[in-house]
Parts: sequence; structure tokens; C-alpha cells
Amino acid sequence: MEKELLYPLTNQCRFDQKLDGLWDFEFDRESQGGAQHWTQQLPDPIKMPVPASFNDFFTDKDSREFTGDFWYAKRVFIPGSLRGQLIGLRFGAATHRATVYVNGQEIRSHEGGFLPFLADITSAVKFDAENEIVLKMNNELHRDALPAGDTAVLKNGKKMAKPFFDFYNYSGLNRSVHLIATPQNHVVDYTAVSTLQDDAATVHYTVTTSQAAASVSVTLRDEKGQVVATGNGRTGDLVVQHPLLWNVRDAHLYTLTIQLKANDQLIDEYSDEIGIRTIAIAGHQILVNGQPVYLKGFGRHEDSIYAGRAFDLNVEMRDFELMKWMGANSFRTSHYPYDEEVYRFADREGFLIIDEVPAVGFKMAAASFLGGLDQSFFDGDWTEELYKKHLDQITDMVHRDKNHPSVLAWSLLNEPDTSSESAVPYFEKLFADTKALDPDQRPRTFTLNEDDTFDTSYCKQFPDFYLLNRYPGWYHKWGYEISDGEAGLRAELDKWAASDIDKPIVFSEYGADTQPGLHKLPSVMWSEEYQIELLQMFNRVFDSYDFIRGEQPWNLADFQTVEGNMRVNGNKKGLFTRDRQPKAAAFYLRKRWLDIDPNF
Ligand SMILES: CCC[C@@H]1NC[C@@H](O)[C@H](O)[C@H]1C(=O)O
Repeated sequence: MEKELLYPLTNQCRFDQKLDGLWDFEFDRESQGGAQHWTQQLPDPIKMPVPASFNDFFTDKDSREFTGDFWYAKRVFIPGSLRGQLIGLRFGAATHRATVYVNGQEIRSHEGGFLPFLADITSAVKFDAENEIVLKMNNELHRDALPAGDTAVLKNGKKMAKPFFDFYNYSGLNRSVHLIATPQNHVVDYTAVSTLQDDAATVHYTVTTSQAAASVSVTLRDEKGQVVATGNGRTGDLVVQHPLLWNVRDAHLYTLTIQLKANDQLIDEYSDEIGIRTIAIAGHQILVNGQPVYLKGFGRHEDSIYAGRAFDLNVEMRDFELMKWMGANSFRTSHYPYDEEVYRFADREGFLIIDEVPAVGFKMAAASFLGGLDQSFFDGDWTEELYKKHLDQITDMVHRDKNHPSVLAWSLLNEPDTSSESAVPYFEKLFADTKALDPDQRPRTFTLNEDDTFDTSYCKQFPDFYLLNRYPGWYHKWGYEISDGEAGLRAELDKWAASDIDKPIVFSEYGADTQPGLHKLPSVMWSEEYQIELLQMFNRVFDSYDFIRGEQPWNLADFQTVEGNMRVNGNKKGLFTRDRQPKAAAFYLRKRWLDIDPNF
């Protein structure tokens, strides 16, 4: 059960109850919780909302910045009607690591704060009674963990997060917790991969069940509930005549229903929405259903006022409204996999997603920007342990998200240091070990940072297409010097053009920090006018090279970072403010995007 990541649902065979709301919460400042048996009950807890990051609720800096062990607890009644089923607790995200206890019994631990995990609690449950659910969590950053960073110990003995990345180390139960129950013999996983024929489509499916007994049948229904294909067996092909394809910003979904039966008795049923579409890279084109697509969208963050990194349906609703208003058709889940609801939004709205793991901060220059070492990250003695966690989180990301039609590609790292040959063995293994994970064989990529150019990166041979993060006009050649910035960018792109590389390039980051309401004529940096000028420069460049097949400025909205002399209460490169109101550049870019044919 522990590697199952299917989206929870309730039906005649399955049970799902969200455990969101107020939990007991307590910092373990002396890391004594284990010795003092907090696993049974927290000594002096406060109430803490779930899902939420704990940080921004507090008014004292020691609590907001708390780094170390902290505990959650909740008493949950489990009805006797579930007796005989497998009982699980599914945590959407526990950032960054957690150990789960039920009625004082240790169940399991999990490392990785941005993907779900399931704890099989069947053996520890008391039915028709209250059960004590307790989590011991920790939010320390390490070079051999994702996202990469350090944990400093100040002279006063307090720990402090030192991220090698530019987003705040929001921590806690950031996504929903579910109490679930499934039959002993149940659907563990499924895959659905489409191929297109003239006026038909074939959905090749596989179904994994927890036990070999029982027969499997599969039914595919259209949006009107009409059965369009059926199948029998744990694998097979569903042929759909005149399919309504899933297209960018013109999404059509089908409902796949899997039934498990023994002696004609229904044992388990699982349903999910799938889209019939194909993804391919052909030369410098990104193809959806064989048609070229030009990506217009954003780098984003799961970030909002009050609840930090918590998934908030209200914020997500507003963000999709803003992206649709802008004429966008895509986004990257920078720099970590987002809540499952986000992919379901994108499936319904026809948005393409570049799905990214939190392999961010793999660059000592970033650390030196924050006081780290000046060496290649991949020379570190931490890379062996890091690799295990990195591959584990890519595996879970693909396992969780593989059936979403919106997922276009997998971004395996953000801005790693590839300007040293020591990166090559790590990348060779990573791209080899991840090749077979996705049954749909989507393209794999990573973002190339400013220092990893056509000339300086040792890892250009690995990605199926390129994501470039480029900041002329902001981190260098800024202000009145932006014309030199444009010349330098064009010089690099001319090298890509002159090379024998024929793969798409998507600009996955570019932008300028902008203080909303700051106006200056002529412009100065940080003014709204300058943000537009910078975007105009990049757009002139994008329109000069036909192998540039996407533009995703940084960022959709302003977001929280660590304190720093280059951050004004966070990163201000948003086209929208943190409370999701437009800066002038949003109106400029909206006009550009609404005038562009998305398939040009
Ligand atoms: C030159 C690196 C730029 C950097 N890229 C990663 C993002 O997570 C940061 O927010 C962005 C920034 O500094 O604005």
C-alpha cells in the first residue's frame, strides 16, 4: 500500500475522508519529543490549520523562522464499518520529512516535502474508537536532500535554514491529509497511453491490482456518459472512433472506470478522468496531437499570504483565471511538484505543464550568493546520498502524475551547475535511470542557468528540449546597459542556431523585480515601466529565432523568499502582485499573447 499514489475517492468500494482543519501542533525546540513520548500525546500544543505552512501565522521571528523538529497530532474516529478493509493515511505533502505514529505505534517515515505518501495503519487501528494520529516532522535543509541548502546553528544555539534556492522554506502539512480505506484486493495503479489513427484513437491501458485473483474490466465513457469502449484483462487496447481529443485550451476528457470482480461480485472500482492526446518533439517543434504548439505561460510558485506554501483552492482558482485572462496555455511547476488539484485544473482547462522536482539549489554559486563554497556542486561528497533521494522523487512525481494529459514534460532539475565536467556522470545516470519511468515517454529536460550557456554547459546532450533561464537586463547588463544584454543574448542564440542541435528552446525564466506602483519616465529598474521594457527586449529576441518555442517569464506572481539585501519582502518579478493584482506589464504581455495564434 505504501507506494500507492492514486488520487483518493469515495465510492461503493472505497472510503475517503479529508482530515483537514485544526490539528494540535508543537515545536520540539530541544528535540526531546521522542524521549518524552510525544508519540502518544503532545505536552503543550497549540492549534494549527491543515493544510498550511506554520511560518506566517506567528508574530515572533523565532517561530516563523523555526528550523528543526515539530509535531502534529489529531484524534480521529475510525468507524467499525471499515473493519476488514486496508486503512491508510495519505499525506499530500509533509515538508520536508515526517514519521507517522498511530496510537503510539511507529508506522513509517517519508523524505520529500512536495509529493504524497501513504501510511498503511491497518495494524494499529482501533475501530469504533478515537485513534491518536501523531507526526514528527523536520524542515532542516541539507546538501544531500531536495531542495538543497544548509542548516546553520547560530551562536545563540538556534538553527537557521540556509536555502541554496530563492523561495522561502515554508514548512508543515502543506496539503490535505486523507483517511482512506480500500478492499484487501484493490486497484493499486493504472496507466493509459493514447495513440492516434485517422479518425480513431487507441488507449493502451494497464491495471495493477494488489492481489492476482479477480477479473478486471475497463469502461471508457465520454463527457455525455456514453460508453465509447470497453476492455477486459489487466492490459488491453480501447479503440475510440471519432475521439474528442484533448487539445491545448480545448480540452476534452473521458472517464476511465476500472472494475475488479470475483464470481461476478464487485470487489473494487476506481474511476479517473483521462485525455486522449499525443505529445512529441519533432525537430525544433513541440507537437500536441501532431500540431506545433508555442508555449505561453509562467514559472509559478505555490505561495500565498497567511498559509505560505499550502495548497489553497481559492488561490488556484484565481491563478487560473489570471492565466486564462493573459492568454496563457502553460506553466512550469517551479520548483517542485504541485498539489494534484493543480494538474486536474490544467486537465480541464487545456493547459500544458512542465512538471518539476525540487532538485533546486544544486549550485554552490547560489550557496556562495548566500555564503556557500566556491566549487562545483557535483564535486561534493553529498552527491551519492542526494542522487538516491533525487531519483526517488522523480519516480514518485512520474508515478503520481503520469496519467494527466496536461503534463507535457518532466523537468528533472532547476539551474544545476553544469559548467563543470563533474556534473556529467550524475546527469548520465539520471537520464538513463529515468528514461523508462513514464509509460507515455514524455520529454525530459532541466533548466539551464545564466552560467550554463551554449559554450559552458557540459550537459547539453541530455535534455529532449531546452529550458533557458536568462536574466540580461536584471542580473547583468541592466538598466541603460540592457542593449548590451540583448546583444549578448542574441550572440548566444546565434551559436545555438549555427550548431547542429535541432531541438526546441523554451525560455523558462526571464524578468525584472518590480515594485508595484513605482513609475518613472524614462524608466529605472524596479519601475513598472522597466519591467515592460525588459519583456519587450526578450520578445524582440524570441521573435527572431524559429527554434524558440515558448516564453514563460518569471514569475506569475510575487512570492516570499528569505530575507536579503536583494529582496524586498520577497521576490518581486511577478507580473502580478502576491495578492494577485496586475502590474502594468501584465496588460502589455496579455496583448502580445492574445494576438499570437497558439499553434503558429
Ligand atoms: C539567475 C537566477 C534567477 C533565479 N532562478 C530561480 C528562481 O527560483 C529565482 O527566483 C530566480 C531569481 O533570482 O529571481
